[in-house]
Amino acid sequence: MTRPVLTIENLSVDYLVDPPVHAVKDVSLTLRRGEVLGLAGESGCGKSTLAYGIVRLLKPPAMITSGRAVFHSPEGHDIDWGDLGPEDLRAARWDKISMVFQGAMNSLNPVISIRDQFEDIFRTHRPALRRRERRDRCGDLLERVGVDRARLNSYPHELSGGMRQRVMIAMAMALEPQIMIMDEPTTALDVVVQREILREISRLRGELGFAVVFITHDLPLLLEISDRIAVMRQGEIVELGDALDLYTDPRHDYTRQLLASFPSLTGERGSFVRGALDDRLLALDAIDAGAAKETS
Ligand SMILES: Nc1ncnc2c1ncn2[C@@H]1O[C@H](COP(=O)(O)OP(=O)(O)OP(=O)(O)O)[C@@H](O)[C@H]1O
Repeated sequence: MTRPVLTIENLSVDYLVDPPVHAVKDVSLTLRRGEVLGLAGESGCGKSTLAYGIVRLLKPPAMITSGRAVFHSPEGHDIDWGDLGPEDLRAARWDKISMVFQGAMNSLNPVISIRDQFEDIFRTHRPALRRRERRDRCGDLLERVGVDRARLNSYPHELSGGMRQRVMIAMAMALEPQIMIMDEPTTALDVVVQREILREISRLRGELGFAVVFITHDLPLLLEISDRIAVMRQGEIVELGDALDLYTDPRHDYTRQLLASFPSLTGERGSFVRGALDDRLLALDAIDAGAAKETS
């Protein structure tokens, strides 16, 4: 197997309130280069705490009580996120691992143009870039996520919610990080826009090869877009497997319960998701049948 891009070892996070909340308990997992890893589980199971913990964005009363997250660079260096000082952490966050959080579109500065917010990233992290090059890159990035480059002159309030979220995704890609962590990045958007954006993320992942940790409680959506899925319950990963295996042959009772809680996956009437999964299964069946024919 190829070297992973991120290794999380025995990560635990508590909220030091009374009584303390053990939000993440001894989580270990590896993220493969270029994969989409879905993180599923009901509200409050610790998904966001784990995501913030990986990139050390937690604030008190949260405390990492054990474990570490190690980033493996393509050049073969290992970077333990916990060893970085505040400055290095800030730099590494955009450069190595970037994040798009729920409602991120509202974190754009309302009084600064999209161009200036974009350019700021390059000015800070790529100071050697010439002005012309910086401007071209900002325009290219916007177009990559399906927004006209003329929008660089706009202010956030002049864009729809979907466009602002696309801008945030473009910004997260600006420095070509190896990993993008997306915590409910499209939940606030309507379903059609949500699908368009997800399709875009899939395409870009194919083009640029970054890995994605995708967090949502929407299991049907995860089944559709993930290579592997980790199921989280009460702070622990109870099952981790290939998305298709998880759907067809769930091992853990809780995974079965979670699947059963989505009528679109189990009900009589097939949904888009089931259709997509069934297509994948049919395709696999066809491959198996072909292989069987060749060997017979
Ligand atoms: N600031 C806080 N103080 C105390 N407890 C907290 C705090 N933030 C989160 N928690 C608790 O930590 C646990 C994990 O919360 P977390 O937000 O990580 O779950 P989640 O799976 O991301 O939920 P959601 O899908 O609703 O975002 C929950 O029990 C939550 O109540």
